[in-house]
Amino acid sequence: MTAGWTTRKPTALLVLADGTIIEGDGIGAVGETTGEVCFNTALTGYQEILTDPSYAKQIVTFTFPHIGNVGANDEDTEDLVPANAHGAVGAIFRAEVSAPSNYRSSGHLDAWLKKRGIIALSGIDTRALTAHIRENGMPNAVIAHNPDGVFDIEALKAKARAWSGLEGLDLAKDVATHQSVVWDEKPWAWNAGYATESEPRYTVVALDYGTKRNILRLMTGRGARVVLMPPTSTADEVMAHHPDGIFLSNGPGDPAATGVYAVPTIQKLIETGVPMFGICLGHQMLALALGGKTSKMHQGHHGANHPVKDFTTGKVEIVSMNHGFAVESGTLPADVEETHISLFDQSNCGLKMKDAPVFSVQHHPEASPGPQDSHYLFDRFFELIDSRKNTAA
Ligand SMILES: NC(=O)CC[C@H](N)C(=O)O
Repeated sequence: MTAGWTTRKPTALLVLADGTIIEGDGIGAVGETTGEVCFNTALTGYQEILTDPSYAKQIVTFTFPHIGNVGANDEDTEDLVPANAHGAVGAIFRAEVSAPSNYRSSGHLDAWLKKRGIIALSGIDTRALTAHIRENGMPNAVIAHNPDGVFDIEALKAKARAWSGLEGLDLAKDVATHQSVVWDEKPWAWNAGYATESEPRYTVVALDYGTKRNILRLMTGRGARVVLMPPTSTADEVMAHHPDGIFLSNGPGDPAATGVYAVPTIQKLIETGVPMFGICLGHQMLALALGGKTSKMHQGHHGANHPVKDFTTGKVEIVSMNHGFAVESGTLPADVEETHISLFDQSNCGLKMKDAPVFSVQHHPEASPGPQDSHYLFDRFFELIDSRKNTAA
């Protein structure tokens, strides 16, 4: 593969486990780290992408060439505790990051990347890198930034080769809350489009595997008091909050590894009859809890322009995606219905139990970034909650 565009001495390198070396101009944090490289096709929302905790131990190469030109702000972060800087460990850009130009900007992307500890390279032929990933899958890699331009290439190659990769990794425990907390942040006005209830009418327990902030906002905006709980919480601990609904969040790593402790809890919670909704990692773990299987994808789905079909309505929605593992639909048991598929590769994107108020989707209905076509899934969750409440009343 060709190296980067830069004619200057490289100050940053991306070293793939297969020995490919890609040179660029370093920006953001100085140092080196390992991760899996994936490409993201979103045109906007780079801060939301890089702060999505589901990207832990991943390096994102953006196919959109101009990243950083609207600067950075303190609002467009998707992790709950920015000080802990959960999210992508590295970022790769085609063009040099220009001076910020946007009324919301409070600084240059470079400073923000430094603050978050994200190592980045610009001046990269991101088309070639994306083509490489499409052909060969998402590689393990080291990303290294040294303003002096001094690198021990053999050591970096060895480090990239030695990294285990994402398969078998439980990262949820690293990025999720360690304590139960009530999350009462309301939706942004521009993102609501929905009544923002002042008095909560429901209690939703959100099992946190690395949740995105906008998911919680879209639930508080529909009248929920959201109790965020650690990923290792037991079913009894969840039920002690008398939830009207249970939410399983998105998150990083391999669902099968996270599922070791989460799946038995989810199985017990299904039996309570409380409506349950899962997103992304939550969807994958629900599938595992129901007896299905997950597997690693070749290049994954990362972007804000993926077509997904909802079989329950026949409608196609354009969605936000970020996953590298997928549910194998053929492994779902007979009491589970496949509700959504990706129109890119027909992979599973949703399921529901035929006889229980339990459903989940692989894509990101909260967007952030991305289109809001799938916001209706939050309405479906609260409709299930209402109908159970009305039956009980
Ligand atoms: N966004 C997510 O929840 C990602 C789920 C899982 N870590 C995957 O890569 O498939």
